[in-house]
Amino acid sequence: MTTTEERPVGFGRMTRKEDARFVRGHGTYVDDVRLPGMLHGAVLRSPLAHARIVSVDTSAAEAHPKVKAVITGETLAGLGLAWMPTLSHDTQAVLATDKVRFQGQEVAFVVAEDHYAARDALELIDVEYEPLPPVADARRALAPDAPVIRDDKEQQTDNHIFDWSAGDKERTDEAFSAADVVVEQDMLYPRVHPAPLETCGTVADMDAITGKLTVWSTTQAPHAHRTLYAMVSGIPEHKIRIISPDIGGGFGNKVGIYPGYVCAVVGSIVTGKPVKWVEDRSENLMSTSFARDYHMHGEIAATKDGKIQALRVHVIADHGAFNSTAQPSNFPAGFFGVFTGSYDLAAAHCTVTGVYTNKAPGGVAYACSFRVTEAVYLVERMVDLLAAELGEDPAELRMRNLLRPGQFPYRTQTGWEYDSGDYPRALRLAMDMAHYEDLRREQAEKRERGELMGVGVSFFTEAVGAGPRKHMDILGLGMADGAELRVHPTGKAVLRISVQTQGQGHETTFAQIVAEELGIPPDDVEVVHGDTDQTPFGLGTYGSRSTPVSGGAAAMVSRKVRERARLVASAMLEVNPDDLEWEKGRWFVTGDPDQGRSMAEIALAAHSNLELPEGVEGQLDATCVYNPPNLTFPFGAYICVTDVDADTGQVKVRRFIAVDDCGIRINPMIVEGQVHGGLADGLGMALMQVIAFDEDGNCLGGSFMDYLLPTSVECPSWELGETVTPSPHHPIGAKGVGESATVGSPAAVVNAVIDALKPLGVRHVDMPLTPAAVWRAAQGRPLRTDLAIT
Ligand code: PCD
Ligand SMILES: [Cu+]
Repeated sequence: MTTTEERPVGFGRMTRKEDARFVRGHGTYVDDVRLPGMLHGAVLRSPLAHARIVSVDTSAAEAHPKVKAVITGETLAGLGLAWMPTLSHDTQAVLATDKVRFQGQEVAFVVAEDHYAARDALELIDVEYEPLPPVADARRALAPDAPVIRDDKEQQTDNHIFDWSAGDKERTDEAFSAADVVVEQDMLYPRVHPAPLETCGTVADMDAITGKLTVWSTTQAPHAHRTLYAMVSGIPEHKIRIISPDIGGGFGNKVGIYPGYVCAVVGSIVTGKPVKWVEDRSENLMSTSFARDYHMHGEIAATKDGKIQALRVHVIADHGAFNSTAQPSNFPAGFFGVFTGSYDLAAAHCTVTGVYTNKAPGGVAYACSFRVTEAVYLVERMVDLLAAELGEDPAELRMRNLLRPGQFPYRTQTGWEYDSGDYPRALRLAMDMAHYEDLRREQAEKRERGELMGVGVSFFTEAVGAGPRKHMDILGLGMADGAELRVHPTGKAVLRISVQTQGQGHETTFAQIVAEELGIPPDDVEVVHGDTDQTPFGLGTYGSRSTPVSGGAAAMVSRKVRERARLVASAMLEVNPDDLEWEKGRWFVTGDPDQGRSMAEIALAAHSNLELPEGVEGQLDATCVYNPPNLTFPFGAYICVTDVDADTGQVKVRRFIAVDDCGIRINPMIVEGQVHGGLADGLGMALMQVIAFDEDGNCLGGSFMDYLLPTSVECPSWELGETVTPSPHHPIGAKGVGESATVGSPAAVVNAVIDALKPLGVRHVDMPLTPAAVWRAAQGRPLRTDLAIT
């Protein structure tokens, strides 16, 4: 078997197997599912951010000739389904019964013969609201006179959700008292939205005869959804089948269960027909899982010659009206504990206070392994502020403080064990690619002429691959993933995995993992995923966990098959198994390489009348469950070059250099695509995106006219570099990469813009750095970007 550039047998660049259907328009998304007799649902949403529901009159809607059912909070309450549990041990209204708590909240659900009739009938529902004062500002939510949003919860007398801390407070305070230099800064990581191209939706089909519920859904975690549906509805789990067909982008938006899904299921039960519900763009932006919304206060302590000693952080985390953050349950602030970043610190401490506000719930890890993005942004801004205070070059300051290769595995001050890294090498490479010294020279010349040019550096460490059973679970479910591998008599294989691709190319890369381990071409391996009836249990795709967890499972199950193949080969060759050696694709006799058998020959023999050895029942098929021993910690060094127009506040990102290390790369082409996408995401967040609110709690980011997505016009031609530091504990040495670029890039862009504005005395501006925000900062009058209050 020979490896070629385009068709590697194993790891390497190859075009994606799934693209054949995507580029021809033959993908099958949820909205493409059409079943006989299918009805259509639509959600009535609250126009107000906070109001008591006085009455809901559905009679006119029910009289509409095409309407088949109208479901309200009352209907659901009768079924015990008005509230559902969230992934963070809270409850969330499916359809409001007592109050509405954010603009866009679900109030009623209409099922009709077609989509238009369902939408029309929403207008016929008469809801009487009694307005209540809304709280859209997280910093005001904790005020003693703030209206209590969750008065449905018995113990709840204010808007406080949780207090969580990490690190050693006393040692950190001591380090701060002893420090030569302390710098502090308030900063906001604004509320942003994953905004996948395909919005969320579902088709629910309850078969009244078999009692089997089939749900086609835009879900990143089909198995977790099935378990949750079973727990909430009481429908036995084996009578539920979740199918996640092609997904047009997830980015964390499709991890949770939304009220519309539950309503579609109830709609199907009530009408006895399949029901489709697909939200529109505004519904997606206004009501589904947002991300970030962290109000952070950071402090950094250092010696006068620039040795960073300690970090101290306080965060007010805005979780919206229901705490439905998707995170492994031991950590209410997710993995924010990695805020110590890539540096060798003596002490660190953080506190996070979660609050309810009259805003949409969620707090999802949008291209961020559970609050890692916020953490990286904080530390990378703080390091830049320190550099400015000390009058040092930000790259050199980082170089001096980065963890050294000899310190790995490294235990952080907040208890994480970074698996591997060579940080200085990555930063050095990024600086070389950027011609860093030349950039600084150019900048100095431009400053002489009054031109604003900025160079921004960021270095990040990610924590991906949730997760180790002893530390993490989601609603009590351990985060191991299964894999099943079948090898047909002719040597072709089928791999079944629990994770669900949303565009990452799993059908290609998981085939490549099997190919690498068994030495058969990736085209000979079919990857089955996204259907709970067809695949083993596992918790799904988010937090860049597919490679670290399911990737481990795929490698381990292949190795089981390979070992079984060794036994069959030994019977075929009539030698002891210990006398066989493996080379990619075949077992051969030690010292006699001509005496060997290929995987295809062995597979056929396993099915034949060959006398089978002990431990082989007749085929090579195997299953396994992989429990990751630790997270993987990918890292990278980013440099951004910007030009800022002082008169208009317009920011142009001229260059962006990204050096990523995700350990062994299964498919470098896909990795580069992942990095490109993440960089564009990060640029969007840094420069143009925020889901803002006005004082009445009206959402100001409910369309793509207000919530901007970066295009190729705003993005530079990304310049990528790589280093490879394998993960020592992962079967193939790979680390996740899907979210790295989104995590690392916003800080580089912001640092670059602030660096450009330095001659004007600007030390910090909150994202997004829109022309208005930059211009105002340049005038010395910063803008609050998250609220329409100035
Ligand atoms: N070393 C390495 C790593 C990796 N890879 C590749 O790459 C990818 C990715 O991976 P990962 O990192 O493991 O990840 P995943 O799990 O698969 O995925 C997930 C991610 O992914 C990313 N990316 C993407 N892409 C696309 N296209 N789409 C989408 O949606 C998305 N999303 C995003 C997100 S956001 Mo979250 O959910 O928020 O948590 S998380 C996330 C795949 O294919 C794999 O295989 C390779 O090759 N190598
Ligand atoms: Cu995050």
